[in-house]
Formats: sequence, C-alpha cells, structure tokens
Amino acid sequence: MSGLFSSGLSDADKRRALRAGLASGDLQRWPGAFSPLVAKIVADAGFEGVYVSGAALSADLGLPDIGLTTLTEVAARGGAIARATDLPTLIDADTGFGEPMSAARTVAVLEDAGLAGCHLEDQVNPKRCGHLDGKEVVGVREMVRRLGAAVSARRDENFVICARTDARGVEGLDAAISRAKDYVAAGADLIFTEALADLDEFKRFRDEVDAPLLANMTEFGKSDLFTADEFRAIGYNVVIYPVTTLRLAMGAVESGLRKIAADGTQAGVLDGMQHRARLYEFLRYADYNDFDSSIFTYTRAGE
Ligand SMILES: C[C@](O)(C(=O)O)[C@H](CC(=O)O)C(=O)O
Ligand SMILES: [Mg+2]
Repeated sequence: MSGLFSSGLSDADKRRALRAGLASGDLQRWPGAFSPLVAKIVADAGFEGVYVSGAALSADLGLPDIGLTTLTEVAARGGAIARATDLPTLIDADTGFGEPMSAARTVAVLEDAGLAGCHLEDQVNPKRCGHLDGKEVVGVREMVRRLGAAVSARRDENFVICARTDARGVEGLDAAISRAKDYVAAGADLIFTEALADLDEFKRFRDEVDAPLLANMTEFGKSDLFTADEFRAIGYNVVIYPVTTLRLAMGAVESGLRKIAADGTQAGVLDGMQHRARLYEFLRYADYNDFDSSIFTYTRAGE
C-alpha cells in the first residue's frame, strides 16, 4: 500500500533523486502541476519531476502573478502537490516573500512542507511575470544576500536552491550571465535563465556558466518553444513547462462550458473528459477499498 495516503518516498529520498537527476547529464523535464491530481498525471506520463508555478498557483486563486500570494498559501498547496507523487517537486518561491531573513524562513518552511527545492528570483518586490515588460531587478549584492540567507537556512543539504535571474530583459544578456556566476558563487545549485530570446542565448549561458541550468518553456512569452532534444543538444539540465497544464485545462473548461450552455447538455463534450474510471485509477480507488476491507475483517462475537 506504499504511497497510498502520501508519497511512497521520503522527502530526503526525493531530494537525493533531484540531485542525481541534475548530476546525470540527462535533461530533466518538469511540467507544472496546478493540483495534486495533476502531479499524479505528470508522474504517470513519465516525466522526471514536478514544478509548482507561482503564476499557476495565483491564477488558480483568481489572482494575477504580482506577488500577492503568501508563503502560507504557497507552502500548503506546494506541499500537497509534492506529496501526491514519488517525483521530486521544485516550487516557485518568487522573491522569497520578503527581505533576506524572510527568504531564509521560506526555505525552512518549504523544506518542512516536503518540497525538493525552490527558486528565488532577483526581481524587486512586488515581482512581475518574467515574460512581461516593465519588471525591475535588485542589485547583485542584494540578490547575493537573499541567496546567502536562503542557503544558510537549509537543513537538508540536498534541498536545491535555484537562483533565477530576470536580468536578460532589463540589463541584457552579458549582465544576466555575470549575475548567474555571482549567484553560483553565493551557493545556488541551479540557475534559472529567464526570458532568453533565442537558442543562441541559451547556448551562451551553457558555455559560460559552470552550474546546472534550467530553461523556462512557458507559452506566449518571450522565448520560442524549443524541443527537449534541442535542450539536450546544448547540454541544458532542466526544462519546465510551468503553466502548460493549467492552460490546457482552462482551454478545455472554457470551451466545454460554452458548449454545454449552448446545447443544454454535456453529451457533446464527453469525449474530451477524463473518464470516471481513469480518475479512479489515478486516485487508486481500488487500493483504498482493499485497504479498507483488510482493516475491517472482524467478525461479531458468536458469528
Ligand atoms: C515560471 C513562472 O515564474 C511561473 O510562475 O510559472 C512564470 C511563468 C509565466 O508567467 O508564464 C514566469 O516566467 O515568470
Ligand atoms: Mg513565477
């Protein structure tokens, strides 16, 4: 019955797996999961890890991604998602929810919630989506302080601290690369290269930064959509599809509801739905029934 009520692996095991994936030289593909059930489908589809997007988490609460969510909300949802599978989960911690001491507390709380790692970005507070214009970054020293505090708060040395630089769109590529080097020196385990323009820019980062690198393949943003093989060919370590599952689901929800409103029945949209039977497979309904019947196998006195 392993993994029935929570993950089948310990948090420490998942963090070790995340470290091994980063060291493997193979591309790690982490789709965003906006709910624990979505994380189960990510695992079933054969991906190496799960990502929890700040943009998707805020959108799910009906909010724009401008730093309105709290650490408590993010840790609770992220923890529930992390516990839904045996895969490691990396979560978006935005700017760390405050000043450096708050960033340190953020790491401790996310560790306690069962996450395998988080990313902190070098934007000013309140942050913006990395693919919009008009964002601002803090100075390098400020971000190094943010990272240093985060790294010092970690108790499991395998919890991954990923540093994201948003500087490409603000200060240019050279500055972004130079910041990445400073962030590695400050203890970052992974560098999130945000909103690069083309594959050559990803290559430049790969050539110049001696640390695992993460590419963000968010749709409708500043970067074209490159394939997993293109990232493998240039030696990137991780690709995320942060808001993809939310966009897929919301596209289906919106068009499905319009059709039901027009037709007066769901009959015309059944084919696009996850069947009850498939849902029960993901939820392991049968295993819960077995568990239940193995617990309640008592007989009444005299029977
Ligand atoms: C990766 C990201 O930080 C997220 O919250 O998922 C976003 C994604 C998006 O808004 O498309 C970002 O790139 O800023
Ligand atoms: Mg984000």
